[in-house]
Amino acid sequence: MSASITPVIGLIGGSGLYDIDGLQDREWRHVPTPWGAPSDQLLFGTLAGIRCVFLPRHGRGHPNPPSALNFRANIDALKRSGVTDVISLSAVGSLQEQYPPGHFVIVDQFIDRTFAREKSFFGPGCVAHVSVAHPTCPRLSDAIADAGAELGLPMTKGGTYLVMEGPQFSTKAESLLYRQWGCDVIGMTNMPEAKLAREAELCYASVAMVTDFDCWHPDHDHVTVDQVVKVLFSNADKARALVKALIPRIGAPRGPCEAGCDRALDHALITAPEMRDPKMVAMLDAVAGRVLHAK
Ligand SMILES: CSC[C@H]1O[C@H](OP(=O)(O)O)[C@H](O)[C@@H]1O
Ligand SMILES: Nc1ncnc2[nH]cnc12
Repeated sequence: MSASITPVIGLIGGSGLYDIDGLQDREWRHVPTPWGAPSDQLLFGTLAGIRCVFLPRHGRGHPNPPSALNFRANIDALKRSGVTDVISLSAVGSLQEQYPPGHFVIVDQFIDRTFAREKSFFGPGCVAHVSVAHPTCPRLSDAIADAGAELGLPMTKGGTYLVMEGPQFSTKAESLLYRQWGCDVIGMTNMPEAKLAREAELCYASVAMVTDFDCWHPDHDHVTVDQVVKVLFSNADKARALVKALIPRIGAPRGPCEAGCDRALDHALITAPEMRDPKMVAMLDAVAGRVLHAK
């Protein structure tokens, strides 16, 4: 394996994670994108000498609800900041008895039930179809599992995250249905984020941090924000420790992604070069410049 890539780690902080401690040379910077503004400024810094870029998904102070998040701007901003590997940290409800509040699930599959979001960087004038059969990066997921084990965190590797539109929590019938579908956790944000990360050829992994049992559990009351927030803060402390243990494991120079995340567009573009809209091509500079401007 040729060591040609020096990783830059992108961290997307969900509910309760609006900053990240332990970063050296911290600087919050505006990163404009052709898709509009990201959720907030991005925090640049280094951890153990490794370049990191942090983005609070909902913005500092949580002004942005899931359906209003500009996922394209968020992913584009990370990509144009040089990020190669994205770790998503999210609060979720549990759909399984064995995942109580405080448990972490390293998600490897999603069911996307969102319907009111821009889901692709591509469109009229430049059409592409990437595979999301395996939407997360196994290398990053393995490293998260190792870091979690080192810290003794209650953590499970592998699980399906049902992404709902929100902002309301689920009805009990929905919650029971998602359990029948074999889903493990439920949240409102990891799609289209994971799909867009794939289109942008970023390695992506997701840590789902359980805050509640949603509303299906006979022995637990239905979820409320108060209840979520109570658990969030202890989860956020564990997440910060996890990030510190994880970054040195994924920050060393490495070869291309063995799963091919960083070459997702190699066989995805279908619009003939002469039919491509130059405006679209210009907007795709960060996300798809590698393939659009290939000689
Ligand atoms: C405050 S509970 C609901 C909220 O929390 C999760 O967001 P994130 O994934 O950014 O942690 C969930 O998806 C909802 O957006
Ligand atoms: N039960 C739940 N449903 C959707 N999103 C959540 N985020 C945290 N708990 C959740």
